[in-house]
Amino acid sequence: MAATGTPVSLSDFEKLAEARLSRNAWDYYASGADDMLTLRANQRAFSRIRIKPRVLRDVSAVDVRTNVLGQAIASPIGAAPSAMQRMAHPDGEEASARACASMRLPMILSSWSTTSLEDVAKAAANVPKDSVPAPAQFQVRPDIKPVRWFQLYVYKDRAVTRRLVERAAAAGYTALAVTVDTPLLGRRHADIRQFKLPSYLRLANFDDADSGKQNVGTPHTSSAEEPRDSGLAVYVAEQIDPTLSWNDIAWLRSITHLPIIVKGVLTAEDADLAVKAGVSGVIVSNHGGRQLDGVAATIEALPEVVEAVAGRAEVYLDGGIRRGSDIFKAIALGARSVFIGRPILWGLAYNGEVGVRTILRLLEDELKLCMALAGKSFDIGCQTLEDITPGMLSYAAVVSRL
Ligand SMILES: Cc1cc2nc3c(=O)[nH]c(=O)nc-3n(C[C@H](O)[C@H](O)[C@H](O)COP(=O)(O)O)c2cc1C
Ligand SMILES: CCCCC(=O)C(=O)O
Repeated sequence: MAATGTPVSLSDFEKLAEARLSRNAWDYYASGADDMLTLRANQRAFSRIRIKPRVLRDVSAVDVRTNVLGQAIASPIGAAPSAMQRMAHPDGEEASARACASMRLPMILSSWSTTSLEDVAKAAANVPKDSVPAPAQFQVRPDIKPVRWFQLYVYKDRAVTRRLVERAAAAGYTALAVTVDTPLLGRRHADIRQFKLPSYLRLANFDDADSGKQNVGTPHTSSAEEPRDSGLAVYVAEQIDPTLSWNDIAWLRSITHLPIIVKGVLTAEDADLAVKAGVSGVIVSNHGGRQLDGVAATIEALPEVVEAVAGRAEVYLDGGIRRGSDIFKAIALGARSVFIGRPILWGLAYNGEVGVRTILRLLEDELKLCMALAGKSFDIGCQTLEDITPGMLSYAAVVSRL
């Protein structure tokens, strides 16, 4: 159904983004791997979890502030790293970074950004209070500093990888999120058919010294055979290191003082190995259903990861978050905060920096309303994220249609 009138939900912004973006960009952003089972599962799994509300609890005050790796954030919502944001809006990653910084929400910048990591850091360091006419709740909250992490793809060329790490630290990024679910690229059918990074854009974190690493998504040249891989997949196979293993986490720790987070863990076993490798955080993620199709929805995988980590590191989640109530469920099951991928791109496509703020604020408001309507587990004082416990959830029976 087409959205009419003012957009009021993330799905309205999704439809508006689809209408505005080129087919090339939309398909790249929207795609999941193969049959997109996991992509759909991410959202569906949230809808099978029910909230058990309490009533008559004085919910007049709700506080959603928290912290990640010891840094305060305004609410448990951040921007997941997504590549090539300038296909969505000319201001791309700078707009996302300014939106997140001004709302004091964390952003993870992709290695594959179309703006250099230094320029993104600069853009977000000076968020002019009045860069965008904004109501009070959008304005910089001086008590909290912006949180910006860098997402790392480990290149076969370790000198390139090391340079990225050093540049991220020098530019003020405060953690590295190492993506571990992408030793090779998942098969996204639309990208195999046609993806091309527009010729005026580059992977901006690679300079002339890294020639060959700026260009991605070269279209297939005519050939008697049908394309078997996207230009993106070919690039990944050439450049990204598929030998990556837990030993490399130790190597990364030896070359940087930045805390390391692994992004893309879905099992208790890997969560335990991650902690033993000395990481500070784990992102439960299936890459938005874009890598191995058929893996669990992230909200299904979260409890076993939380149990295995057992408080030894922070646990975050991304994948399929489209409502404040999804965030509530993730927090109840032990996530410290969540990250959103595609919705940031919809906000960008809708209206650049303001569009991203609109998306983030909508989710923040929905989370607050959800917490208030769900009541609270302790009956005195303001409701906080700590009050959201697994006991506030129940599970819908899966009804067989046979
Ligand atoms: C268009 C697009 C590009 C992405 N690029 C990256 C990337 O460069 N690095 C990375 O670690 N994850 C990347 N991801 C995965 C996201 O960080 C995140 O795991 C996922 O989008 C979360 O699911 P959601 O889109 O349902 O919120 C990308 C996702 C999308 C949709
Ligand atoms: C190495 C892959 C970079 C982009 C990406 O992560 C994605 O398209 O999902």
